[in-house]
Amino acid sequence: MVTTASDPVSVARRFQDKLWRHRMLPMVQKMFTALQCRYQDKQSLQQWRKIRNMVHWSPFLQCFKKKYPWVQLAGHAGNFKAGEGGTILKKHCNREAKCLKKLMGDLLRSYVPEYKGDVERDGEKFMEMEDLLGDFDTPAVMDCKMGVRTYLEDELVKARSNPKLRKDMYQKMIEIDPTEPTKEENAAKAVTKPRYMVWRESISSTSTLGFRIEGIKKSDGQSSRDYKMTKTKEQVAEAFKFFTDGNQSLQKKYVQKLMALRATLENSTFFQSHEVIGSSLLFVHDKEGSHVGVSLIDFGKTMSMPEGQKLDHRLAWKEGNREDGYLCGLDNMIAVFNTLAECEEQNLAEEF
Ligand SMILES: O=P(O)(O)O[C@H]1[C@H](O)[C@@H](OP(=O)(O)O)[C@H](OP(=O)(O)O)[C@@H](OP(=O)(O)O)[C@H]1O
Ligand SMILES: Nc1ncnc2c1ncn2[C@@H]1O[C@H](COP(=O)(O)OP(=O)(O)O)[C@@H](O)[C@H]1O
Repeated sequence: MVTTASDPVSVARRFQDKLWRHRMLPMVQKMFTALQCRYQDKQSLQQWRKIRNMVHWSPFLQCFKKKYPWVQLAGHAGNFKAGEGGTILKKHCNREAKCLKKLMGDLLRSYVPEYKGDVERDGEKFMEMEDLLGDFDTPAVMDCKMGVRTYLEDELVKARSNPKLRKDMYQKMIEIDPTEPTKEENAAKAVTKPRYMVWRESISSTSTLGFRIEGIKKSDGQSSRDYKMTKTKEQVAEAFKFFTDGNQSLQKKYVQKLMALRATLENSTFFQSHEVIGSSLLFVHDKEGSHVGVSLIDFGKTMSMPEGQKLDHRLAWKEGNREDGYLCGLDNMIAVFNTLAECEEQNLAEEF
Protein backbone atom coordinates (compact mmCIF):
# COMPACT_ATOMS: atom_id res chain seq x y z
CA MET A 1 0.00 0.00 0.00
CA VAL A 2 1.34 3.48 -0.93
CA THR A 3 0.99 6.07 1.83
CA THR A 4 1.30 9.86 1.74
CA ALA A 5 2.58 12.13 4.54
CA SER A 6 -0.93 13.27 5.39
CA ASP A 7 -2.78 9.94 5.14
CA PRO A 8 -4.21 8.61 8.45
CA VAL A 9 -1.65 5.77 8.77
CA SER A 10 1.34 8.15 8.48
CA VAL A 11 -0.22 10.63 10.88
CA ALA A 12 -0.82 7.85 13.43
CA ARG A 13 2.77 6.60 13.03
CA ARG A 14 4.25 10.08 13.50
CA PHE A 15 2.10 10.57 16.59
CA GLN A 16 3.27 7.23 17.97
CA ASP A 17 6.94 8.13 17.32
CA LYS A 18 6.54 11.50 19.02
CA LEU A 19 4.83 9.93 22.01
CA TRP A 20 7.61 7.37 22.36
CA ARG A 21 10.50 9.90 22.00
CA HIS A 22 9.09 12.67 24.15
CA ARG A 23 7.07 10.84 26.81
CA MET A 24 7.89 7.09 27.06
CA LEU A 25 11.64 7.14 26.35
CA PRO A 26 12.51 9.65 29.12
CA MET A 27 10.38 7.63 31.52
CA VAL A 28 12.13 4.36 30.63
CA GLN A 29 15.56 6.06 30.88
CA LYS A 30 14.63 7.38 34.33
CA MET A 31 13.51 3.91 35.45
CA PHE A 32 16.77 2.33 34.30
CA THR A 33 18.86 4.91 36.14
CA ALA A 34 16.83 4.32 39.31
CA LEU A 35 17.23 0.53 39.01
CA GLN A 36 20.95 0.86 38.40
CA CYS A 37 21.37 2.91 41.58
CA ARG A 38 19.25 0.44 43.55
CA TYR A 39 21.27 -2.61 42.63
CA GLN A 40 24.70 -0.99 42.83
CA ASP A 41 25.53 -1.85 46.43
CA LYS A 42 26.49 -5.43 47.34
CA GLN A 43 23.53 -6.15 49.61
CA SER A 44 20.94 -5.24 46.98
CA LEU A 45 22.78 -7.28 44.43
CA GLN A 46 22.52 -10.28 46.74
CA GLN A 47 18.80 -9.60 47.20
CA TRP A 48 18.34 -9.53 43.47
CA ARG A 49 20.20 -12.83 43.07
CA LYS A 50 17.95 -14.40 45.71
CA ILE A 51 14.85 -13.28 43.84
CA ARG A 52 16.30 -14.60 40.59
CA ASN A 53 17.21 -17.97 42.12
CA MET A 54 13.80 -18.28 43.68
CA VAL A 55 12.14 -17.80 40.33
CA HIS A 56 14.43 -20.38 38.74
CA TRP A 57 14.16 -23.08 41.36
CA SER A 58 10.69 -22.92 42.86
CA PRO A 59 8.38 -25.79 41.94
CA PHE A 60 5.13 -24.66 40.30
CA LEU A 61 5.84 -21.06 41.26
CA GLN A 62 2.93 -18.76 40.49
CA CYS A 63 2.62 -15.08 41.30
CA PHE A 64 -0.85 -14.80 42.84
CA LYS A 65 -0.13 -11.68 44.86
CA LYS A 66 2.52 -9.00 44.83
CA LYS A 67 3.46 -9.69 48.46
CA TYR A 68 4.88 -13.20 47.88
CA PRO A 69 5.12 -15.75 45.11
CA TRP A 70 2.44 -18.42 45.71
CA VAL A 71 3.91 -21.86 45.71
CA GLN A 72 2.34 -25.24 44.98
CA LEU A 73 4.66 -27.81 46.52
CA ALA A 74 2.91 -30.99 45.44
CA GLY A 75 -0.14 -32.30 43.63
CA HIS A 76 -1.40 -31.90 40.09
CA ALA A 77 -0.03 -29.07 37.96
CA GLY A 78 -2.69 -26.63 36.80
CA ASN A 79 -5.08 -27.48 39.65
CA PHE A 80 -5.02 -24.00 41.18
CA LYS A 81 -5.91 -20.41 40.29
CA ALA A 82 -5.78 -17.18 42.25
CA GLY A 83 -9.03 -16.20 43.91
CA GLU A 84 -10.08 -12.82 45.22
CA GLY A 85 -9.27 -11.28 48.60
CA GLY A 86 -6.73 -13.81 49.85
CA THR A 87 -8.35 -16.94 48.50
CA ILE A 88 -7.23 -19.63 46.09
CA LEU A 89 -9.33 -21.68 43.71
CA LYS A 90 -8.81 -25.44 43.42
CA LYS A 91 -10.40 -27.51 40.64
CA HIS A 92 -13.68 -28.86 41.92
CA CYS A 93 -13.84 -32.36 43.34
CA ASN A 94 -17.14 -33.52 44.85
CA ARG A 95 -15.54 -35.66 47.51
CA GLU A 96 -13.21 -32.86 48.65
CA ALA A 97 -15.92 -30.17 48.61
CA LYS A 98 -18.15 -32.41 50.74
CA CYS A 99 -15.33 -32.90 53.28
CA LEU A 100 -14.50 -29.19 53.41
CA LYS A 101 -18.18 -28.39 54.01
CA LYS A 102 -18.34 -30.89 56.88
CA LEU A 103 -15.04 -29.68 58.31
CA MET A 104 -16.39 -26.13 58.62
CA GLY A 105 -18.66 -27.48 61.38
CA ASP A 106 -16.09 -29.74 63.04
CA LEU A 107 -13.57 -29.35 65.86
CA LEU A 108 -10.88 -29.39 63.16
CA ARG A 109 -12.16 -26.19 61.54
CA SER A 110 -9.23 -24.01 62.63
CA TYR A 111 -6.81 -26.56 61.15
CA VAL A 112 -8.18 -26.50 57.61
CA PRO A 113 -8.38 -23.69 55.02
CA GLU A 114 -11.66 -21.85 55.35
CA TYR A 115 -14.00 -23.10 52.64
CA LYS A 116 -15.89 -20.28 50.89
CA GLY A 117 -18.00 -22.42 48.56
CA ASP A 118 -17.86 -23.16 44.84
CA VAL A 119 -17.26 -20.68 42.01
CA GLU A 120 -17.10 -20.86 38.24
CA ARG A 121 -14.20 -19.51 36.14
CA ASP A 122 -14.09 -19.77 32.36
CA GLY A 123 -16.80 -22.42 32.42
CA GLU A 124 -14.96 -24.58 34.98
CA LYS A 125 -16.02 -25.26 38.56
CA PHE A 126 -13.61 -24.50 41.44
CA MET A 127 -13.63 -24.71 45.23
CA GLU A 128 -12.76 -21.35 46.76
CA MET A 129 -10.71 -21.60 49.93
CA GLU A 130 -8.46 -19.60 52.21
CA ASP A 131 -4.88 -19.20 51.04
CA LEU A 132 -2.88 -20.56 53.96
CA LEU A 133 0.15 -18.46 52.95
CA GLY A 134 -1.89 -15.27 52.89
CA ASP A 135 -0.88 -14.03 56.35
CA PHE A 136 2.82 -14.62 55.82
CA ASP A 137 5.56 -12.50 54.28
CA THR A 138 8.16 -14.64 52.47
CA PRO A 139 6.84 -17.86 53.99
CA ALA A 140 8.74 -21.14 54.32
CA VAL A 141 6.45 -24.03 53.34
CA MET A 142 6.61 -27.81 53.72
CA ASP A 143 4.10 -30.42 52.52
CA CYS A 144 4.02 -33.81 54.28
CA LYS A 145 1.66 -36.51 53.01
CA MET A 146 0.13 -38.37 55.93
CA GLY A 147 -0.65 -42.05 56.46
CA VAL A 148 0.86 -45.48 55.81
CA ARG A 149 -1.17 -45.87 52.63
CA THR A 150 -1.67 -43.48 49.67
CA TYR A 151 -4.35 -45.30 47.65
CA LEU A 152 -7.96 -46.01 48.53
CA GLU A 153 -9.22 -49.53 49.14
CA ASP A 154 -11.69 -48.74 46.35
CA GLU A 155 -8.83 -48.06 43.93
CA LEU A 156 -7.32 -51.43 44.80
CA VAL A 157 -10.59 -53.27 44.14
CA LYS A 158 -11.09 -51.45 40.82
CA ALA A 159 -7.50 -52.10 39.74
CA ARG A 160 -7.98 -55.80 40.40
CA SER A 161 -11.17 -56.14 38.40
CA ASN A 162 -10.04 -53.79 35.64
CA PRO A 163 -6.25 -53.40 35.70
CA LYS A 164 -5.21 -50.29 33.78
CA LEU A 165 -1.64 -50.03 32.67
CA ARG A 166 -0.03 -46.64 33.22
CA LYS A 167 2.85 -45.68 30.96
CA ASP A 168 3.35 -42.38 32.79
CA MET A 169 3.84 -44.18 36.11
CA TYR A 170 6.32 -46.60 34.51
CA GLN A 171 8.28 -43.55 33.30
CA LYS A 172 8.24 -41.97 36.76
CA MET A 173 9.38 -45.30 38.22
CA ILE A 174 12.39 -45.82 35.94
CA GLU A 175 13.46 -42.21 36.42
CA ILE A 176 14.00 -43.05 40.09
CA ASP A 177 15.06 -46.70 39.78
CA PRO A 178 15.53 -48.28 36.33
CA THR A 179 15.98 -51.72 37.96
CA GLU A 180 12.58 -51.71 39.69
CA PRO A 181 10.15 -52.84 36.95
CA THR A 182 9.64 -56.57 36.38
CA LYS A 183 10.30 -58.22 32.99
CA GLU A 184 6.59 -58.00 32.16
CA GLU A 185 6.42 -54.34 33.17
CA ASN A 186 9.47 -53.57 31.05
CA ALA A 187 7.87 -55.32 28.11
CA ALA A 188 4.63 -53.34 28.55
CA LYS A 189 6.52 -50.17 29.50
CA ALA A 190 3.69 -49.68 31.98
CA VAL A 191 2.67 -50.45 35.57
CA THR A 192 -0.67 -50.40 37.40
CA LYS A 193 -1.43 -47.48 39.74
CA PRO A 194 -1.47 -49.55 42.97
CA ARG A 195 1.87 -51.11 41.99
CA TYR A 196 3.37 -47.63 41.51
CA MET A 197 1.79 -46.19 44.67
CA VAL A 198 2.91 -49.12 46.89
CA TRP A 199 6.43 -48.88 45.50
CA ARG A 200 6.49 -45.09 46.19
CA GLU A 201 5.40 -45.85 49.75
CA SER A 202 8.17 -48.42 50.17
CA ILE A 203 11.03 -46.24 48.95
CA SER A 204 9.95 -43.28 51.12
CA SER A 205 9.06 -43.04 54.81
CA THR A 206 5.34 -43.65 54.17
CA SER A 207 5.36 -47.39 54.81
CA THR A 208 7.70 -47.24 57.82
CA LEU A 209 6.94 -43.88 59.51
CA GLY A 210 3.40 -43.22 58.26
CA PHE A 211 4.17 -39.93 56.49
CA ARG A 212 6.50 -38.59 53.83
CA ILE A 213 7.89 -35.23 52.78
CA GLU A 214 6.54 -34.08 49.40
CA GLY A 215 8.26 -30.73 49.09
CA ILE A 216 9.94 -27.86 50.88
CA LYS A 217 10.33 -24.20 49.98
CA LYS A 218 12.27 -21.91 52.28
CA SER A 219 11.96 -18.17 52.89
CA ASP A 220 15.19 -17.50 51.00
CA GLY A 221 13.76 -19.19 47.90
CA GLN A 222 15.63 -22.50 48.14
CA SER A 223 13.26 -25.35 47.41
CA SER A 224 13.14 -29.02 46.61
CA ARG A 225 10.73 -31.81 45.75
CA ASP A 226 13.52 -34.33 45.81
CA TYR A 227 12.36 -36.33 48.82
CA LYS A 228 11.07 -39.44 47.08
CA MET A 229 13.79 -41.58 48.70
CA THR A 230 13.83 -39.85 52.08
CA LYS A 231 13.05 -42.86 54.22
CA THR A 232 14.86 -43.18 57.54
CA LYS A 233 14.22 -41.10 60.67
CA GLU A 234 17.69 -39.59 60.25
CA GLN A 235 17.01 -38.54 56.65
CA VAL A 236 13.65 -37.03 57.63
CA ALA A 237 15.27 -35.21 60.58
CA GLU A 238 17.88 -33.79 58.20
CA ALA A 239 15.12 -32.45 55.93
CA PHE A 240 13.23 -30.96 58.92
CA LYS A 241 16.49 -29.33 60.00
CA PHE A 242 16.92 -27.83 56.53
CA PHE A 243 13.31 -26.59 56.58
CA THR A 244 13.69 -24.95 60.00
CA ASP A 245 17.26 -23.72 59.37
CA GLY A 246 18.30 -25.56 62.53
CA ASN A 247 16.26 -23.09 64.58
CA GLN A 248 15.52 -24.92 67.84
CA SER A 249 12.83 -22.55 69.10
CA LEU A 250 11.00 -22.93 65.77
CA GLN A 251 11.26 -26.73 66.00
CA LYS A 252 9.77 -26.57 69.50
CA LYS A 253 6.93 -24.41 68.20
CA TYR A 254 6.17 -27.04 65.57
CA VAL A 255 6.20 -29.77 68.25
CA GLN A 256 3.64 -27.75 70.26
CA LYS A 257 1.48 -27.16 67.18
CA LEU A 258 1.57 -30.83 66.18
CA MET A 259 0.69 -31.97 69.69
CA ALA A 260 -2.28 -29.61 69.81
CA LEU A 261 -3.35 -30.86 66.37
CA ARG A 262 -3.09 -34.49 67.53
CA ALA A 263 -5.31 -33.78 70.56
CA THR A 264 -7.88 -32.14 68.26
CA LEU A 265 -7.77 -35.01 65.76
CA GLU A 266 -8.34 -37.54 68.53
CA ASN A 267 -11.52 -35.74 69.51
CA SER A 268 -12.81 -34.80 66.06
CA THR A 269 -16.04 -36.45 64.91
CA PHE A 270 -15.00 -35.91 61.30
CA PHE A 271 -11.64 -37.62 61.79
CA GLN A 272 -13.11 -40.60 63.64
CA SER A 273 -15.58 -41.24 60.85
CA HIS A 274 -13.31 -40.79 57.79
CA GLU A 275 -10.62 -42.78 56.01
CA VAL A 276 -8.05 -40.04 55.29
CA ILE A 277 -5.84 -40.99 52.34
CA GLY A 278 -3.38 -38.78 50.46
CA SER A 279 -4.06 -35.78 52.68
CA SER A 280 -1.15 -33.52 53.65
CA LEU A 281 -0.06 -31.34 56.52
CA LEU A 282 1.05 -27.95 55.26
CA PHE A 283 3.70 -26.36 57.49
CA VAL A 284 4.22 -22.61 57.17
CA HIS A 285 6.42 -20.15 59.04
CA ASP A 286 7.72 -16.67 58.42
CA LYS A 287 11.34 -15.68 57.94
CA GLU A 288 11.90 -14.97 61.64
CA GLY A 289 10.21 -18.19 62.73
CA SER A 290 7.82 -16.28 64.96
CA HIS A 291 4.57 -16.94 63.06
CA VAL A 292 3.93 -20.67 62.62
CA GLY A 293 1.05 -22.68 61.15
CA VAL A 294 0.18 -26.33 60.51
CA SER A 295 -2.96 -27.16 58.50
CA LEU A 296 -4.63 -30.14 56.90
CA ILE A 297 -5.10 -29.95 53.13
CA ASP A 298 -6.21 -32.15 50.23
CA PHE A 299 -9.32 -34.20 50.96
CA GLY A 300 -9.68 -35.56 47.43
CA LYS A 301 -9.29 -39.11 48.74
CA THR A 302 -10.97 -38.75 52.13
CA MET A 303 -13.97 -41.11 52.38
CA SER A 304 -16.64 -41.30 55.07
CA MET A 305 -17.12 -44.60 56.89
CA PRO A 306 -20.47 -46.33 56.95
CA GLU A 307 -22.84 -44.93 59.61
CA GLY A 308 -21.71 -45.85 63.13
CA GLN A 309 -18.26 -47.19 62.11
CA LYS A 310 -15.19 -45.49 63.51
CA LEU A 311 -11.51 -45.66 62.61
CA ASP A 312 -8.66 -45.79 65.11
CA HIS A 313 -6.01 -44.32 62.75
CA ARG A 314 -3.29 -46.22 64.66
CA LEU A 315 -4.25 -49.82 63.98
CA ALA A 316 -2.33 -51.71 61.31
CA TRP A 317 -4.01 -51.74 57.90
CA LYS A 318 -5.47 -55.00 56.66
CA GLU A 319 -7.47 -54.85 53.47
CA GLY A 320 -11.08 -54.32 54.49
CA ASN A 321 -10.47 -52.46 57.79
CA ARG A 322 -9.80 -49.15 55.99
CA GLU A 323 -7.27 -48.01 58.60
CA ASP A 324 -4.94 -45.30 57.27
CA GLY A 325 -2.22 -45.04 59.97
CA TYR A 326 -2.63 -41.25 60.08
CA LEU A 327 -1.99 -40.99 63.82
CA CYS A 328 1.01 -43.35 63.66
CA GLY A 329 2.44 -40.89 61.15
CA LEU A 330 1.72 -37.93 63.40
CA ASP A 331 3.24 -39.69 66.44
CA ASN A 332 6.42 -40.41 64.48
CA MET A 333 6.55 -36.90 63.07
CA ILE A 334 6.31 -35.38 66.56
CA ALA A 335 9.01 -37.77 67.79
CA VAL A 336 11.39 -36.81 64.94
CA PHE A 337 10.82 -33.06 65.49
CA ASN A 338 11.26 -33.50 69.24
CA THR A 339 14.54 -35.42 68.93
CA LEU A 340 15.78 -32.81 66.49
CA ALA A 341 14.96 -29.95 68.89
CA GLU A 342 16.67 -31.82 71.75
CA CYS A 343 19.79 -32.38 69.63
CA GLU A 344 19.92 -28.68 68.75
CA GLU A 345 19.64 -27.91 72.49
CA GLN A 346 22.56 -30.24 73.23
CA ASN A 347 24.61 -28.68 70.42
CA LEU A 348 23.92 -25.23 71.84
CA ALA A 349 24.89 -26.37 75.34
CA GLU A 350 28.13 -27.87 74.01
CA GLU A 351 29.01 -24.61 72.25
CA PHE A 352 28.96 -22.68 75.57
O1 LIG B 1 3.72 -38.06 43.56
P1 LIG B 1 3.83 -38.90 42.33
O2 LIG B 1 4.86 -39.95 42.45
O3 LIG B 1 3.95 -38.10 41.08
O4 LIG B 1 2.44 -39.73 42.21
C1 LIG B 1 1.19 -39.07 42.11
C2 LIG B 1 0.65 -38.75 43.51
O5 LIG B 1 0.62 -39.93 44.30
C3 LIG B 1 -0.76 -38.17 43.41
O6 LIG B 1 -1.25 -37.95 44.71
P2 LIG B 1 -1.46 -36.44 45.28
O7 LIG B 1 -2.49 -35.78 44.42
O8 LIG B 1 -1.94 -36.65 46.68
O9 LIG B 1 -0.13 -35.80 45.20
C4 LIG B 1 -1.70 -39.12 42.67
O10 LIG B 1 -2.96 -38.51 42.53
P3 LIG B 1 -4.30 -39.04 43.21
O11 LIG B 1 -4.38 -38.29 44.50
O12 LIG B 1 -5.35 -38.63 42.26
O13 LIG B 1 -4.20 -40.52 43.40
C5 LIG B 1 -1.16 -39.40 41.28
O14 LIG B 1 -2.03 -40.32 40.64
P4 LIG B 1 -2.73 -39.98 39.24
O15 LIG B 1 -3.44 -38.65 39.41
O16 LIG B 1 -3.64 -41.12 38.96
O17 LIG B 1 -1.57 -39.85 38.26
C6 LIG B 1 0.25 -39.99 41.34
O18 LIG B 1 0.72 -40.14 40.02
N1 LIG C 1 -5.30 -23.70 50.99
C1 LIG C 1 -4.04 -23.65 50.56
N2 LIG C 1 -3.26 -22.60 50.84
C2 LIG C 1 -1.98 -22.53 50.39
N3 LIG C 1 -1.38 -23.45 49.64
C3 LIG C 1 -2.12 -24.54 49.32
C4 LIG C 1 -3.47 -24.70 49.76
N4 LIG C 1 -3.94 -25.88 49.27
C5 LIG C 1 -2.94 -26.42 48.56
N5 LIG C 1 -1.84 -25.63 48.58
C6 LIG C 1 -0.56 -25.88 47.87
O1 LIG C 1 -0.82 -26.70 46.75
C7 LIG C 1 -0.13 -27.95 46.85
C8 LIG C 1 -1.02 -29.08 46.33
O2 LIG C 1 -2.22 -29.11 47.06
P1 LIG C 1 -3.19 -30.36 47.05
O3 LIG C 1 -4.48 -29.95 47.65
O4 LIG C 1 -2.46 -31.52 47.68
O5 LIG C 1 -3.36 -30.61 45.48
P2 LIG C 1 -3.69 -31.94 44.68
O6 LIG C 1 -5.09 -32.32 45.03
O7 LIG C 1 -3.49 -31.54 43.25
O8 LIG C 1 -2.71 -33.00 45.16
C9 LIG C 1 0.28 -28.08 48.31
O9 LIG C 1 1.47 -28.81 48.45
C10 LIG C 1 0.47 -26.63 48.72
O10 LIG C 1 1.76 -26.20 48.36
